[in-house]
Formats: sequence, structure tokens, C-alpha cells
Amino acid sequence: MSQTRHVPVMLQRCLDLLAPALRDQAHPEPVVVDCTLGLGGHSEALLEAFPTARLIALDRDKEALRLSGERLAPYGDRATLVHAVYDELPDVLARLGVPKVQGVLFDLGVSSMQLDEADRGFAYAQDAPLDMRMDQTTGIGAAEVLNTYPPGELVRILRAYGEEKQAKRIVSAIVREREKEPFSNSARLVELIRDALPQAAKRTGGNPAKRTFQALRIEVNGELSVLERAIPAAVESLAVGGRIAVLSYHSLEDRLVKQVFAAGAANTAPPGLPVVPERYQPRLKLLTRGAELPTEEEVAENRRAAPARLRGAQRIREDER
Ligand SMILES: C[S@@+](CC[C@H](N)C(=O)[O-])C[C@H]1O[C@@H](n2cnc3c(N)ncnc32)[C@H](O)[C@@H]1O
Repeated sequence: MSQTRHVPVMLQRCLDLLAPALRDQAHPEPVVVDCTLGLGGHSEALLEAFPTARLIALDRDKEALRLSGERLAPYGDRATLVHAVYDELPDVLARLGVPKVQGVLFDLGVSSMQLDEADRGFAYAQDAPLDMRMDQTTGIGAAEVLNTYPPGELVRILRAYGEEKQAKRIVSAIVREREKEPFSNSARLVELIRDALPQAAKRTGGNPAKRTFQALRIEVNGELSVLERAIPAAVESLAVGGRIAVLSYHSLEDRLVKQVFAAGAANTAPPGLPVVPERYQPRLKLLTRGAELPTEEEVAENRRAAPARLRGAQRIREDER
């Protein structure tokens, strides 16, 4: 296994956003949920910053849970780590007998470990089996998506999840190639995309395979549909006064978070979301004006922070303004 160096993104700002709820005298032993444990960077900082808090941390990746389990072992039963998809949060809390929580954090996307472990197939820079499943115990990998999905479906995915303008061109090349031999490794896909794109498209936006890889990863892990359920569920799990902070890394995620928070602030149902709650979702106060960005210094230190967008909200009483 390679040595993964991980620097938690916008850490101090996440702690500051959650702090008032986790230092509230009314809740001397607050509960905070880290829905995306990863390598445990944010989780450990939460345990350190709020010494009376109990942490419940979720990850769908068993390797992440194993590594963080070692890291957080010194905190004993203050930290409960659970293998779960984050839209299962209400069930997890019910099983643990926790009715409401004071804080929730999401740090979306893939972890440094997942990107650095070549054999997980997330990174276009390394040749690896095209898997990309965050939970390797279930579901189908990226190779199966590429080899079996109808062309129209692949175009839809590349456009919707990768915002790839050249989706048709790339998918035509994929379909031609997969008829010769099914895809198994990332290098062949990267090369094919590079060859398929016109010169002008190659000059913008970094590696030409970036958007296709993002789209495949989102499809393989059902990321947006899970998130659509998870953010309202997390808001629902907050006690009055509880706070939520969400770090997202691409516009599709950020748009979704923005919509759910805005609907909570306006006390209306989230627009266009498949999960329209029976009653309007709990009332929210926005804690961030638009999305907050990492500082230039942070990005210089940690290039993975560059696309980060942070939004925060607080659950308030229905009659509060
Ligand atoms: C960016 S990393 C989190 C890094 C972490 N904040 C840290 O400081 O180490 C995101 C983590 O969320 C997990 N994850 C992504 N989608 C998930 C989901 N739907 N349910 C549970 N965990 C998920 C990934 O497996 C990954 O480990």
C-alpha cells in the first residue's frame, strides 16, 4: 500500500461553522456525525476540538474504516465508526439510539487514499483496473459500465455527470473499441479519449480524461442520487440549533446542496428533487453567503483543496427568523 498523505480540506472553517452547536451549554455531551470519514482527518480534529463530543462516523469504504479505526482508537468509545452509505444516516442513528444530533459534516468525493491506491482505478494518471467502486463489496465497476451500457446511456452519463461537451465523440470511440475488445484498464481509456478529442478540446480543462472519469465514478457509486437523499436526511437528523457543513468538489454536488439549503431557508420543498418530503423540510438558517472557497495559501499547500466549496446551515425553530 502506498503512503497516503492527507490534509483535511478547509478544516478550521468546518470546525468554526459547527462550533456554536458543539459548545452549546444546553448539550453538554453533543453528538457530531462525520458522514465521510475517509482517513479520519476531519473526525480526529472534531474529537480534539470538542472534548465532550461523541463522534459517529460513516464510510462506505471498508479500507477507509480500517485505517481510520487505527487512527481514532485512542479516543475509545467517544468514536463510533460505521460501515454505511450516508443516506442510511437515519437508520444508523436509530440503531445507535441517538434521536437527534448537534452537528453533521460531509466532505464529499473520493479520499486521497482512494486516489493514491492505483488498483482502485479512480485516477486517470495511473494504469489500473477500471473499478472505481468506493464499496468494493457491492455493485458493478466502471469497466462493466463502459462495456455494457447502451451508447445513449453513456452519452447521458458523460454529459450529466462529467459536463463533457464531447460526450458523443468519446462514446463513439468507446463503442468502436469495446466491440474489438472489452475495456479492463484505465490506460486504454485515457489514450482513447486523448485520440478521440479534437485539438481545441485538449487545450482546456486539464487532462482530457478528467470529465469522463468523474462521470464514471459518479455513475458507479450512484453519488448524486445518494446525496439527494442524504442531505435532507441529515438536516432532518439535526436537533434545533444543530449545524451542518458540506464540502463539495464539483458543481453538480454543490448545486444540490445549495438547493436543499435554500429550500430549508425559504421553508419550501426542494425544487426538482425526486425526494419531495411529505411536509416541508425543517427550517434552516444559512451560515455561509454563497459557497466559501479555500484560501490561496491552502490551495498552494494542498492542490486537492482547489475545487472545494463549503456551505453551512443551522436548524432553527419554525417560528425563528
Ligand atoms: C474526501 S473523503 C473524506 C476525507 C476525510 N474528511 C478526511 O479528512 O480524511 C470522502 C470519503 O467519503 C466516502 N464516501 C463517499 N461517498 C459516500 C457515501 N455515499 N456514503 C458513505 N461514505 C461515502 C469515501 O469512501 C471517502 O472515504
